[in-house]
Amino acid sequence: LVPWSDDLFEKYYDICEELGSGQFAVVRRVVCKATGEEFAAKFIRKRRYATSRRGVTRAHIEREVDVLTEIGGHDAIIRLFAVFETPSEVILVLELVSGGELFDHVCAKECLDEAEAAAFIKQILLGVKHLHSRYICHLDLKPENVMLKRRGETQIKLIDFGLSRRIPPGSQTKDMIGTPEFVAPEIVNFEALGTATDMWALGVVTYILLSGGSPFLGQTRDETFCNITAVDYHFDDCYFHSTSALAKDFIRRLFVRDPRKRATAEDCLRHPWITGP
Ligand SMILES: Cc1ccc2c(c1)c1c3c(c(C)cc1n2CCCN)C(=O)NC3=O
Repeated sequence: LVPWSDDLFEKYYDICEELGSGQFAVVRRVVCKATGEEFAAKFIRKRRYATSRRGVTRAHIEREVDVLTEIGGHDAIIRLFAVFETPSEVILVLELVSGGELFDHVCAKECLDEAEAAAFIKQILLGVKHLHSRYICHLDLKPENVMLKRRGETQIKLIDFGLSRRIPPGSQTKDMIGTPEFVAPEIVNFEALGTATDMWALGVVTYILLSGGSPFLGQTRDETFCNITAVDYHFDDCYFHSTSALAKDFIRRLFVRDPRKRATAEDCLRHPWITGP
């Protein structure tokens, strides 16, 4: 179990440069004073008053910590080492990865060749399969949340479980969350979410890795949502002229409106595009 300490964070860690920031959290590189080891510390601002719109509720933070504690043992999932709490924030001490975002890797190359894309997607599938085996959904899968352990290697780490939660089968969990261009039809239609919601997002990630384009992105949020609920996408010849039929079939099995008919992580790991020749 991960210790929750109200000891002074700065007593144990030197705080270094900012790595990224979100709505209510900042991530910084930190160094453990005793060992010189580097970590990523996620400083999450606590919500002060129930009526406040700023900050994150403690229950929400505990959900992220519980998820990371339960699934942190898997190679494709970022590890949580410790939690510190101050009156105004909770600090998660997380494994530091040095390879940057998969997103940067794709941008650097515009798009990846199929073998490289399939290798990354297989890694992500193994991590997602681990999450889903415990009915935990990430709910914010996108290239920015897939980090490379080390530059030039395919070992990936799924990060940012701030929206993740356990959704047992049959539960009617509904919520309007996630990043518009990656959300599944059930999110747009405010219908039951589940592990299949992550699989749709994985389809979007795969489409982006292979083409550099985003399948459902419209000029406005509403146009994007319209494209999603109509499952209105196509393989632009300018991007996909040299993409194999297998890769397109892999994506087609994820862009399925009915979550019950959508391919699962297990189905995808058995798909010939992933198992390879
Ligand atoms: C080298 C580097 C650069 C940027 C980083 C990270 C590491 C990073 C990390 C984490 C998170 C939640 C965000 C992070 N960011 C912010 C951007 C993530 N999309 C994390 O949990 N471990 C990281 O190394």
